[in-house]
Order: sequence, then structure tokens, then C-alpha cells
Amino acid sequence: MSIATEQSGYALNTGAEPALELPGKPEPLHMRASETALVVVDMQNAYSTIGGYLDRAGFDVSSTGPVIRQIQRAIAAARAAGMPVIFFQNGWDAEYVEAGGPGSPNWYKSNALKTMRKEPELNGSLLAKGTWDYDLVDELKPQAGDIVIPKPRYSGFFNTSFDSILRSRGIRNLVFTGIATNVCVESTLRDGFFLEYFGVVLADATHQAGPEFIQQAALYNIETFFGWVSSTDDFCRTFGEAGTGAETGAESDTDTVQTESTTA
Ligand SMILES: NC(=O)N/C=C\C(=O)O
Repeated sequence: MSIATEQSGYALNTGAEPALELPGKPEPLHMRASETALVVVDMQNAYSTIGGYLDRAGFDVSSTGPVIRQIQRAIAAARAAGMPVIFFQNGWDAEYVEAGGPGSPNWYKSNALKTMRKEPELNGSLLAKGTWDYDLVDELKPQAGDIVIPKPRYSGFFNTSFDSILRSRGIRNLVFTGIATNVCVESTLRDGFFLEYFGVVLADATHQAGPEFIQQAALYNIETFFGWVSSTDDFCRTFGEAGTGAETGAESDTDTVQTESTTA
């Protein structure tokens, strides 16, 4: 089956740019760099560093190093292709007003808030703006031209400027990296699905919060119901070597998805 999502009139797309084929499961996607953003979800000390929130809350973060390196590669490829790189940063103000009080389900489900209630000496140190925990990891610092979006909930679409930033740039495809696959990555990809964005996860550039099986479960869920799953190698080969990637031309293959828009 071939899916074409034709739209007309994106001012940013001149039509000269070829759509490239990104290998993926359950089928490859055809997309243009100018209609695609690389999304780096919550690569903060909280989620990937020993001593950060997830570690303190009892989640294993010992194998996040390779994920950081894969994200570095994906970012380099995206920047080289002129693709926007959007960093999310999860957390709240120092008083945790944005976290919501007992009137918010977040109060009960956030393991950061729960950990701080259990260990009051940690209060103010987890996911609070201005802290080391909230900071993006040293290896993944945004550069000029990158976009950084703070977010107060798991989904990057809630109470943020994400959707309008994407729409104003004519972006339809979201390539996800970051932590955690089963929480903020999946939440954001799912909401993107409902807003008609095509979401693809680079599996080896993501990491779960919880046991390894939940990584596989999240990827299965995404691949089967909400989006596509690819790899950092495939992304870098496709976009990092733009121009040498597989151009789609006019042919319409039966097992591919075409997310590029048609210009006027
Ligand atoms: N970034 C995330 O996926 N966060 C997961 C849990 C949390 O923020 O409590």
C-alpha cells in the first residue's frame, strides 16, 4: 500500500527538493528534509545521568551512554541536511507550581514528585529549572539555529509552542530520539499522530524508563499503531548524505509511505 499525504501551498518548499527514502518498519517513509524535524526528547541529566531523577527514583540509566552517542550522530546529520533540531526540556519552576498540586494527576504519577515527597531533602533538586538535573547533558548542547522547548508534561504538545513552531515551518514529519521511549517519546509521538504528523522513532537513539521489555513494547506499539521505527544508521545514511539517498521520483512503490507534500 502506498500512502500519499498531498497538500498544496507550503511556501517553504520549492518543489525542487527530492523526497528521500528512510528505511523503517513496518515500511519505509519518503520525506523531505525541509518538512522534517529531528526531535530530541528530554536529554537532561534527570533522565540519563547517574545521580539524576530517574536514577534516584530507582530506574536503571546505566546504558544510556550509547544512546547519547547515537543522538549526537543524528543531530549532526540533521544539521548537515538543514533539518531543524528541536530539543525538549522537561520540568517545572523551582516552586513546582507548573507541576500541579494535588488537583493534578501529575502530582500522583510523577515519580520525581513522589521521590521528593519520600525524600524531602531532595525537594527543589529534581526537574526544577535552573538545576543540574534539569540541564541538558553536556554532550548534547543545542547550537545556534536549534530550537529548545520547555515542557511541563510528558507530551511535548501540551502547554508548549511545539505545534505552532512545526506548522509555521511546514513540518509534517517528526523523527524522535531521546528518553524515555515509553513515556515522553511515545506520548509526544501519539499526540503528533492525532494532529496528523508522521512520527518515526530511531530505536537505538532512544532509551526506556523501566525494564528492557518496555522498550520493545513501546517500539511495537509505535510501529503497529502510531508511527514508524527506524535506526540512527538509516537516518544518517538517508539525510546525512543528502543527495545520495534514495530519491523517490514519481514511482509509487507498494510498501512505502510518502509524507512529502506537493507544492503549488
Ligand atoms: N522524559 C520522560 O520520558 N519522562 C519520564 C518520566 C518522568 O518525567 O517522570
